[in-house]
Amino acid sequence: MLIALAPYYLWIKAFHIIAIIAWMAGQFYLPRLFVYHCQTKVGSEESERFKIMERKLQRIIINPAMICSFILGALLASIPGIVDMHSGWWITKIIAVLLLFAFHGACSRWRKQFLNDKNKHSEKFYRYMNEIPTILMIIIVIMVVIKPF
Ligand code: HEM
Repeated sequence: MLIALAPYYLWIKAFHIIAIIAWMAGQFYLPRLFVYHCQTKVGSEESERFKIMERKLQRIIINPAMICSFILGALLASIPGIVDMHSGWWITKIIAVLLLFAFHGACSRWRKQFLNDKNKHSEKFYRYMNEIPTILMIIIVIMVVIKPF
């Protein structure tokens, strides 16, 4: 059954990359919105607008893109001969992807705190957090393209 996917390998990979672009775009933008949200007063019109933007970004772009990235990536990995599950590049990529999922979970938690007017972090904190998906993306792309080990 999985060998039947082999002729579609490049198509699946193309859509995997498209889904990843959407997921990463959202992962870069959401913490940026948190930075600006920190600059607003609780209960203000601006703050309420940020809540809507954050919810729509997460529900309409980030969550579906993450699910598509995962399904398409898993399909690629299931095609015989594509991935040696014991190779260093694959293990490193999977660890970085797991960290990206953890970051996704953390962003959901922070968004809910903002939604309930219970944000616990500073603007500076979100500025630092904003760098995490960039670092993970660089590691993942180098692993899948260069396959250094
Ligand atoms: C969600 C879990 C993921 C799984 C299961 C997965 C799995 C895979 C697999 C099996 C391939 C094919 C590798 C090959 O043809 O040598 C692939 C390709 C690729 N993946 Fe993922 N991936 C995931 C997430 C990601 C993420 C988060 C990124 C980027 C931030 C990413 C970027 C890429 C790129 C750029 C390629 C194309 C590499 C090439 O053809 O040279 N993937 N992925």
